[in-house]
Amino acid sequence: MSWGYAADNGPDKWADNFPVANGPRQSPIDILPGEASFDGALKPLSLKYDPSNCQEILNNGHSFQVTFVDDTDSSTLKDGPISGVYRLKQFHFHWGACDQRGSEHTVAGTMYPAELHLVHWNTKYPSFGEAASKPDGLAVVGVFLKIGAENANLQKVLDAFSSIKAKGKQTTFAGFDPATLLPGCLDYWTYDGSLTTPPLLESVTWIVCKEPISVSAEQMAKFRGLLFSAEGEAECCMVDNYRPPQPLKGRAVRASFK
Ligand SMILES: NS(=O)(=O)c1ncc[nH]1
Ligand SMILES: [Zn+2]
Repeated sequence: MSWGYAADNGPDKWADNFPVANGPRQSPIDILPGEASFDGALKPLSLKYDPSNCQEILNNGHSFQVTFVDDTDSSTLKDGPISGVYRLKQFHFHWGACDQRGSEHTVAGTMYPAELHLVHWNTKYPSFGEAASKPDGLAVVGVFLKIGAENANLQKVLDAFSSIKAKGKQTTFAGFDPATLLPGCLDYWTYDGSLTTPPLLESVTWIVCKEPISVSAEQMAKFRGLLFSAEGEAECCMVDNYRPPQPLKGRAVRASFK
């Protein structure tokens, strides 16, 4: 049976097939702002995305993902805590069955209803797959979603859901600018971590934005209309697809802001 988020294949069972689940730099974590140390050497994030790189949207049975063409340096992340150029590969979300849970990172124990991940890979390596196994291979920008006003930019993504309701469905999704999903302020916390889904590779420089973006309660309900299950299978709502916080194990969390 493959990994998921149910009682019999969820986060508490992942170590059976992926022993790194108990490793020294696992993600997500609970961020304690009072314990994060301001680092004046941290640069502002430089995110430059080309909407023409946006390719398709798919339901992979764990989340939905918007995938980008990453054969040139036209959609990149630079500066911040990283050195070199990292290319955007995809973005996806994690969310809860209700508004009180759903994010992976928490802030002093506060869970948000959802969390956006923009996944980038270090171009010093030949591909995402190669980079994913290197300690400096990936950089993921995390953005919290908070219940509030409807998010018109996010709505463009949700409007594609009817074509990807079940696991394995995908459809063309062109011309979307992921920069429209970023908060106005790009203050961030950063720490060395891992993928939050199997194979849980310890290759991610996490960059978690302090400021959330808004999502309406009605929009959150649309996330919950997606399915973990494939067409023809018993329907299983795609909800609670988040890993809970993992032990910090002595890691430092740095803040780009005072
Ligand atoms: N959730 S995550 O951003 O750590 C991730 N990206 C690819 C696989 N898992
Ligand atoms: Zn993620």
